[in-house]
Amino acid sequence: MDKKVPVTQADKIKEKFKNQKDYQYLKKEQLIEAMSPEDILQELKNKGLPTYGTNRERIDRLKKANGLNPSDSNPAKKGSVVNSIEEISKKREERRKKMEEDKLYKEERKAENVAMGKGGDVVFEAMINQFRSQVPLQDQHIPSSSLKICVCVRKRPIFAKEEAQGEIDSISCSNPRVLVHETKVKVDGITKYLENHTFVFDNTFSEKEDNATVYEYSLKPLCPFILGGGTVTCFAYGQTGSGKTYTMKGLQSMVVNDLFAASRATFFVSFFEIYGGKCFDLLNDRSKLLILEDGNGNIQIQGLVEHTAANQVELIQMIEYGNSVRTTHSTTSNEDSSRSHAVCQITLKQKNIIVGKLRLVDLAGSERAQDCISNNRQRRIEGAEINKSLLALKECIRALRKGPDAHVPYRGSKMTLVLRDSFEGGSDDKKVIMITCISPGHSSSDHSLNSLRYADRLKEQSSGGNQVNQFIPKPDVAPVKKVVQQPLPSAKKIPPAKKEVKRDLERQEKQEKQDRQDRQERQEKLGKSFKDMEYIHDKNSEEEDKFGRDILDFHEKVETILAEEEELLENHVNAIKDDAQILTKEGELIALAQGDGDYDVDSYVQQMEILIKQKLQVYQGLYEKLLVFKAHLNEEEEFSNHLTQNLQNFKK
Ligand SMILES: Nc1ncnc2c1ncn2[C@@H]1O[C@H](COP(=O)(O)OP(=O)(O)OP(=O)(O)O)[C@@H](O)[C@H]1O
Repeated sequence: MDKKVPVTQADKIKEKFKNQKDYQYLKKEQLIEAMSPEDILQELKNKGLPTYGTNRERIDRLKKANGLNPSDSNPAKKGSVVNSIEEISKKREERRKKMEEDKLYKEERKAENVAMGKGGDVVFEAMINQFRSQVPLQDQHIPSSSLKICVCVRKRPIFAKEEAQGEIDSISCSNPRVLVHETKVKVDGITKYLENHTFVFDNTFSEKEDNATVYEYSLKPLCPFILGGGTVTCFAYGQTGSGKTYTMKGLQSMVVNDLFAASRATFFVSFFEIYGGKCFDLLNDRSKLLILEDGNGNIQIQGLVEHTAANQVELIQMIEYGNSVRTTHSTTSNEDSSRSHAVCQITLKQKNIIVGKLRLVDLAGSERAQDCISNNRQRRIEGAEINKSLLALKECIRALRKGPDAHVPYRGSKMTLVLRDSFEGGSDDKKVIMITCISPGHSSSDHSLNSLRYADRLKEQSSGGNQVNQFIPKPDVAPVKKVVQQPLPSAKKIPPAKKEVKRDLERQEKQEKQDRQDRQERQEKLGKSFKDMEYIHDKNSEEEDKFGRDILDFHEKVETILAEEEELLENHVNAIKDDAQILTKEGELIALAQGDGDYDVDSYVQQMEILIKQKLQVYQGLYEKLLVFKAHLNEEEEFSNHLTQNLQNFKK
């Protein structure tokens, strides 16, 4: 039964006295119990008490004479307070013993770690090991063939270099579970503890399982589906350095061998990279590609070269070449590889008809999505693009799960736009595998949790509670100033000749009409992207508190900037071409003026005036577009500063 807890001050004092008294009685009793039979006899004589009976009877008599209850000698009947005092001292003793054992264990582990070149915190290590011993044993993996969307997790091994730097392996994998042991310290700054997060997926691969095992349960079971005309898209998602490329490279060669062995179709391969919202062909000198959408909504990657492969060796060589171009590119600036999505596309055709498709997508480092608060504009734009594409991808995959009638917000990013047919159409002929890669180090726990929460959202039944914790603060952003278009400081107007004025006006009208058309087309395209971005934003807001409207505005700004940048570049190239033509005419005019023949100064002046006016017109248009673009860049900068400020406030 529970002990009555004293409530008032008087109760507390009474309780204290009682405890003290009980303690004295206990001591006295222990003293009597410890006396020898001779001493008992002597003590009874001293007190003038009878000495007959057994030793037990004499002890009881002596106890009684000392105000003790003889029946108290039965420990089971002692008062609860006495019991608890005994209990406390017993526990104290046990604690002391355990502390000594722990200290010894820690010292031994530390020495062991030093000998092995490890620098991890032994207390956390011991806690994790203890927790790990309770994790249930691993279940059999399930083959992906039974699933429309297979969500897997792969943990890579911890490296000796990481351990030397003090990293601890804080991830436990036991298929289908994965646990993140987050290392924490209490507010007292001393007490260490673990916060354990458990996730369950379709398959979880531990650091001991190789590429062959991952292939066995992910892509291999889907080869018959591809050969039967289906489209399989396999994504590798995760933090930079978590093993996405390692996994993808392993799967690429194995799947190519199996497909070739089982099919007589012609194999085509293309390999491209999406970097900062732009597309580059990895099998064609990294040439820039254009993503186009025709009137029927079909997406085409203009300029992408599809190569045929006579056999698996050739195909693997081409894929390896694509990987190496990406890698070579990344070694000059390692940062870049993790900022691009790489799409390797293998199409099987018979008599020019597609009879199967496989896409292997090595996604950009998921943590790069947080770069929208970087000081560097290029990084910000890339970060926003990555954030946008990963959010869009999540919604597109979820739409695939919902069935053919679900809205697929593929226009939400360039990456989902080019992968449109991986999610759309009769969803029965589409399958998706998501392999989420995680690094084991404890300092990556935050990123690992974000990756696992993202993957969790793709499951049939999300375990809930765990949301994608991307940087999406709820900032209080001031309205961005409207763009004020600066007029071009124009040259002094030259009154043109009548005929020329008419021609100029016609040219101007034509140009304006073309501009209007282009602008309208761009607006329509942007409008569709914005609609999907809004849809993605709404879907995320339902689950993700921190996903604010502002991040959507930021994404829209970046989308506008990228579209305008393309347009400005195109206009710049056109202006140079026009200028070159005018320059040629100017050269001819000067040659005429300097020549020996008849020279009419009036005609020279008139021609020169026309040429200068044409030049001004060409550059006036370009300059105006440049000013608008500049203003939008400033807006983006201003907006980003607000986001950064709000993130800092959010963290405080
Ligand atoms: N399962 C694994 N077993 C052994 N080594 C691995 C494993 N996974 C990854 N690695 C090694 O870890 C390092 C990082 O892996 P990888 O380059 O594949 O990461 P990534 O996620 O693709 O990074 P990034 O986004 O920067 O391209 C590489 O040296 C790779 O060989």
